[in-house]
Amino acid sequence: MKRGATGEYEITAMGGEAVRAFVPAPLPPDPPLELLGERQRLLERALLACGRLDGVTALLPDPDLFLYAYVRREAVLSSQIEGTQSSLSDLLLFELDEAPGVPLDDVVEVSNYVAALEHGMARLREDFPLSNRLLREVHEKLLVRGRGADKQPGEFRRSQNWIGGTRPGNAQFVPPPPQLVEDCMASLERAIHAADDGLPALVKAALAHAQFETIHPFLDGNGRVGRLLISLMLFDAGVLGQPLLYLSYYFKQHRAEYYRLLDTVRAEGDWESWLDFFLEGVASTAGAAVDTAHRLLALFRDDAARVQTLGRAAANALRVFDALRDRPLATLNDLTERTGASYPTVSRAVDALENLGIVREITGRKRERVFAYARYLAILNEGTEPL
Ligand SMILES: Nc1ncnc2c1ncn2[C@@H]1O[C@H](COP(=O)(O)OP(=O)(O)OP(=O)(O)O)[C@@H](O)[C@H]1O
Repeated sequence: MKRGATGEYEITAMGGEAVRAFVPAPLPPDPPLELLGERQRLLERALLACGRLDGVTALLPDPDLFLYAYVRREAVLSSQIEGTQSSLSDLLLFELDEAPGVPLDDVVEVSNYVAALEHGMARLREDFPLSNRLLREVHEKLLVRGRGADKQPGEFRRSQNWIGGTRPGNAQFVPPPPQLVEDCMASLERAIHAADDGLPALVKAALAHAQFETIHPFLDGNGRVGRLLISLMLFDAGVLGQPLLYLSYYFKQHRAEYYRLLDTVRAEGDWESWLDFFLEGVASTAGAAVDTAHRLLALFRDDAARVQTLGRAAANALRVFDALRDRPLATLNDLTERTGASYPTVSRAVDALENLGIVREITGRKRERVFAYARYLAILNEGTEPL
């Protein structure tokens, strides 16, 4: 539905030019969203897909089994949208304190993203409200180290920013002036918590993400915090018991469309087209995450069966195998620590897993070798190549 502009322009002067900064009207949309017919079916499909994804974790021996890997895969993808070049292996190596040749700024950013998500989740688990305070904390974690450290981590901006173009005067879009950011964000916070709007959680997450991007409350990291906001909202609303649904890959694949639809919300009040795009993304992303989970479970089952054929060596090899299933890159020291087995035992077990073709040494070095659960990593890497 075309409602016309969903806010007002504040005209200010900057550098001798008139700048039209957009101040969005509070949510929810007015007139109300059209949620019947095809859109209702799309919403049901998206919700069903989330339910399936949630169900996968309920079946696992360890509910956190996929969390470590999925969170890191998402961190790589979300940071790639922002321009970092790190791969999943770079990140995992960095976390092992062994990152030869990895561009450090890039991997620090990805690692910050993991910390930001984990912080947000931990706070929600301790019943801290999903609030602007929490978003600022998440932002602080995201930018505290690396390139963003001078971009006011943890604080709403105090200067005018813009999107596209070289200055506000020729920008694609100018978000609200700094003195209105607090008000706009307070209003978004109220909308997120409104219990009387009758809107399903997925719809609220879609609205909140677009509104957040329009406000662009931080100097940097608005895309990443806005994507984290979706995960946090879906967890908070109980749609997903684990933060396993990440839309970064979908946004990355459809970036031009994604940006265009954010523009159409603002300029034409067409929330429905954005919502359709968002729900499509949720349905396809959740479906893909379920497929990946099933493929990984099948891989783990097949490989565990092959390890069982090792006879007397099987028990120790299985311990090491389980550790690699939790984290697909490891050094011998790391595996010794995590399995509690002795170094020689771990070393023999890794040899056996290498002979079975399950594990591969990836550095080519004689010392400080790093072993990868290669097929597991390959599945996680799908789609993380820069587009
Ligand atoms: N025309 C637009 N209107 C509103 N928001 C937009 C528009 N174009 C882009 N955006 C949002 O701005 C984000 C980029 O903002 P910013 O550079 O502060 O975030 P980032 O996290 O550093 O980068 P990225 O999102 O590219 O990873 C995009 O991800 C998108 O969500």
